[in-house]
Amino acid sequence: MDREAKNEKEENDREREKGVAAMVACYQGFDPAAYLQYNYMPPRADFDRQDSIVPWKLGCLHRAFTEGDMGGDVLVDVGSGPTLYQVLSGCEVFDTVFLTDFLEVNRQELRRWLQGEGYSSLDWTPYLQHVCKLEGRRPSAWTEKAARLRSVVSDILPIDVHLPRPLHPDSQLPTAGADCLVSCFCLESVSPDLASFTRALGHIRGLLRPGGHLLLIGALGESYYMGGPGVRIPVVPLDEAQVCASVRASGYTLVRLEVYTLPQGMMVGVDDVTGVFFVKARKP
Ligand SMILES: C[S@@+](CC[C@H](N)C(=O)[O-])C[C@H]1O[C@@H](n2cnc3c(N)ncnc32)[C@H](O)[C@@H]1O
Repeated sequence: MDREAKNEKEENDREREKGVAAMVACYQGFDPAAYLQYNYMPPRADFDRQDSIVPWKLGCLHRAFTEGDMGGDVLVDVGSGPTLYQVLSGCEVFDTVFLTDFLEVNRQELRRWLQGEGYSSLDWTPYLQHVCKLEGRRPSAWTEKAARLRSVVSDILPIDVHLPRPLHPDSQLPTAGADCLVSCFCLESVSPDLASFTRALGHIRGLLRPGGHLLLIGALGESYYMGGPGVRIPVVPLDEAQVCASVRASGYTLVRLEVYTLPQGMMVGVDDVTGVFFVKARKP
């Protein structure tokens, strides 16, 4: 590499580090209870409405996990935040689930529910009931699902998707990698730009075994969301073509992309999202 190219690379690395550091600073004000309130209550989580976001996401996840092409033992959820909806279908297929998040406040919120102790900021019962219904079970089976989830979550780990190895080497993840990764609304909302989003997708690919699946849900056309009162977190605005290109560029085979377009009633003033994508992909 000649001197000019080297200087340019060093400058790009510095810019990238600055961008990532700015995102870390934004997350210091993240408020799990407020975030849950903004996104995981009606109208966004209205199980009686066909056009509500959360039932759409749960439907995508249910179909992906029950198509018969998922197998193995270990599921890792990347950037769980304070939420559990994203593993309610997967916990029936995989016997070992790792939840992960960058922030201790979110890991604490998850621990409180999983250990069944103390106060949870959201009642996950309607979610558990809804997924039971999708699975053809009685809604009252939700207590069994809750017990199943509590029994299969083996750890809640710190993660940083900007690191080439996002999890600490001491984590109990099999060396061959997980059989499946789920990640919802994480990569685009922690990355300063599209290149960084694509790089993060490549980093988490290292957590997946060859032949394993990635289920990715995220925001389309979003430039910010509120992580708490007065906490405005910038997001990389993505379109469908960029999502597909990033998934492929990071070494996954795209199985399918599904898109949900936000109806007016779902725009509730806590972000400027215009749609949601669901990707099923495979690591060759
Ligand atoms: C928009 S929230 C998504 C939470 C949840 N998965 C959901 O579907 O609602 C983004 C999450 O990314 C986490 N996060 C922030 N920086 C991160 C990083 N560098 N690596 C991994 N996760 C990060 C935040 O703590 C937050 O929980």
